[in-house]
Amino acid sequence: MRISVIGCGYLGAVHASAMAELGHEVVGIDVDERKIAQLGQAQPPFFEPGLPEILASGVASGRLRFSTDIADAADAEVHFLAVGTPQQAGRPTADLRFVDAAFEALLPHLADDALIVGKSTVPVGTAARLAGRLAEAAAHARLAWNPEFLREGYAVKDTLEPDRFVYGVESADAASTLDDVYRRAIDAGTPRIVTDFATAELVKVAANAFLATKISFINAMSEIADATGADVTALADALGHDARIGRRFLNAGVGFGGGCLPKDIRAFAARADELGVGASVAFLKEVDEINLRQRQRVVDLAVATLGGSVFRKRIAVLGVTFKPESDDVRDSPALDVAVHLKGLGADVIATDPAGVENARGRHPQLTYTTSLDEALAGADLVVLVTEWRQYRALDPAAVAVQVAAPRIIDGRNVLDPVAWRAAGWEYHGLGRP
Ligand SMILES: NC(=O)C1=CN([C@@H]2O[C@H](COP(=O)(O)OP(=O)(O)OC[C@H]3O[C@@H](n4cnc5c(N)ncnc54)[C@H](O)[C@@H]3O)[C@@H](O)[C@H]2O)C=CC1
Ligand SMILES: O=C(O)[C@H]1O[C@H](OP(=O)(O)OP(=O)(O)OC[C@H]2O[C@@H](n3ccc(=O)[nH]c3=O)[C@H](O)[C@@H]2O)[C@H](O)[C@@H](O)[C@@H]1O
Repeated sequence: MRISVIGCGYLGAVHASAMAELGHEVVGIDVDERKIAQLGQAQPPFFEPGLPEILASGVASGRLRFSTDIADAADAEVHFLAVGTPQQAGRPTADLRFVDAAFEALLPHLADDALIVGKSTVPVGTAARLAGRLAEAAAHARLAWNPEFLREGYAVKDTLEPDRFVYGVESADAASTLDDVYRRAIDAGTPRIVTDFATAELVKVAANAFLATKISFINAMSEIADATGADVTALADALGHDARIGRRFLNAGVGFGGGCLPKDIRAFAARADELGVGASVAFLKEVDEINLRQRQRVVDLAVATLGGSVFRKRIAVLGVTFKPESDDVRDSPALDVAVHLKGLGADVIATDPAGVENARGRHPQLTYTTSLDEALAGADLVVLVTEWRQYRALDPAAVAVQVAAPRIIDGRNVLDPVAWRAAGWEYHGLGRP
């Protein structure tokens, strides 16, 4: 099929490449000229495992091309909208400017029977509003909302082999067009839920709200564990054995960040307020507060570990991205902690295998290195805040001879306290005795 993907960021670049991998003829459109130039040369503009390979094979096959001109999308049968829906500055609500602009720009170029498919995460009611506009401007075209559930770091696999598809549609033929797009996974038996616009939009924000709530729940338990001498990791293991609860997303630590979970729960709560049902999801504000408290807890722990002040103390911050296997530093708890410590006068040196360049773009006042050894050298305190594989695998005896003082805060509860203490370290986790 002929497909366009409008917006080629973390979601759209992967979606476009994956659609070409499935054999479709794809054009990726973005207003960012630099991104389009890179993608056109098969260079991913961000770090995502597996993307370089499918991008390169798509471009080489001629099935995948990129353009800044929306007119190049004109002959597509299906147009995916994958532009950003960030949080509005100073407000909890979603900024729909990019969705509206991309939608309006596309209207004059729609072929007969074209299907526009929203992928961006939007407040409930957006699809119905856009469908109204479509009926006025291009009555022959159709709209569907098909939210995306991929995780960064696993984006290619999640796109090609998702857990489920959700189609918000107004007609059976829109669902059957989407089945044709995703034929390989549909034939392999991937479950699909065909529903209305509002339900499809809500599934997406409800899923992220549930995941965020699960993380904040375990972080709240870690605060209780700290007050009682209990161990939150053993607690999570024990809870996780109950299949109704499950062990995944029960890792206590510095909390959730990224370009989605934080802004999505805020936008969801704000939209519920607008609809007059704010009380139903008021708990999401608490989920957000618990989450932000974790960052402060790590900073407070650093201050306490260094005897009441971090001023002029050398602190090695391991990790700046919001999670491993990503270079994304949007709303990163790790970077927040580094910035806060620097603000308290610490001599912070931050390192990360993939995120240093993006972090420097946002917070140039911090000192960065891509060398883990350089970060550790002479440190008065090590703070692990993103659980990259190479940090989890650190040898406490070897690191002890690099630092000035063997003190570590494990902000992700991924190290073995027994082994670190046995090697002479003062070890602190969150909610671990
Ligand atoms: N990043 C992720 O893992 C996931 C993101 N989402 C949702 O997908 C949407 C996109 O997110 P990301 O890809 O992370 O954002 P992003 O910021 O990485 O990418 C958005 C892209 O849209 C482009 N853009 C903006 N206005 C445009 C226009 N008028 N025409 C064409 N391109 C335009 C921007 O230049 C940018 O490249 C958001 O709604 C997000 O919540 C959903 C699931 C996963
Ligand atoms: O809407 C989105 O954009 C996406 O948001 C999340 O995906 P992602 O942000 O890539 O990352 P996650 O793996 O969900 O992690 C989010 C944050 O939670 C943190 N986390 C995760 C799990 C856990 O147990 N504890 C914890 O603190 C991670 O460190 C990270 O900061 C969802 O998992 C995806 O399904 C969704 O599509």
